[in-house]
Amino acid sequence: MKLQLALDLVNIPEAKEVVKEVQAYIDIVEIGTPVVINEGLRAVKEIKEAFPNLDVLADLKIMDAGAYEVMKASEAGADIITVLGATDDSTIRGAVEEARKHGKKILVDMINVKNLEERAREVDALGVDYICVHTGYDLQAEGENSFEQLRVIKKVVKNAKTAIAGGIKLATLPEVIEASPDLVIVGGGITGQADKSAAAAEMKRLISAR
Ligand SMILES: O=C([C@H](O)CO)[C@H](O)[C@H](O)COP(=O)(O)O
Repeated sequence: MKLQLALDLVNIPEAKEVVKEVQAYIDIVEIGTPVVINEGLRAVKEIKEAFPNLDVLADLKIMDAGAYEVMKASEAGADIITVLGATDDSTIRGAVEEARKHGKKILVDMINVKNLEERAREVDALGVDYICVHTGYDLQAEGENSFEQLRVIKKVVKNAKTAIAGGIKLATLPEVIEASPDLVIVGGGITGQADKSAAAAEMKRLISAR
């Protein structure tokens, strides 16, 4: 089980500072969608150059032009690129094919997918690397989480790795770990803590104990 740090509400210098603090405890650093919107793929490039030993995920949440956008993120140095599960199969296929050309991986974000079980089966058959259940900020604010969704995809996904994101904190991590995802994605649960390094270290300890 791997730990991914999601960076959403920072600029590039702030992102570097946070990664410096917690790099010993994380496997993947995510350049979050708001950071890409604010800073562009330059953020991916700069973080990969500064931390070559970490995998970098570009959270582009691709909905169209799968091959082209994956090509651009790959050129910027991303190791993993996100595509939305709600989009059409041809976009996901294009993204996967392009990722293979560059030796990169595709994580499909199932945010707001209504027919989760059926869509997870379909997406799994498209040869993606990760399928991720995700409760975004806006539904987190309404008290929702993706813990049950994780159990659903764990039952039907046979090829891809499974991941979970959305509001995971130290207090809720044990319940997440219980469902055995391959990847746990944490943003505010680390970046919102006064001692980010301690929070990340404790999360890594809990994950490694499994
Ligand atoms: O993908 C995300 C969100 O849609 C904003 O871009 C976050 O990276 C993801 O939710 C993880 O962050 P936390 O919810 O703060 O753990």
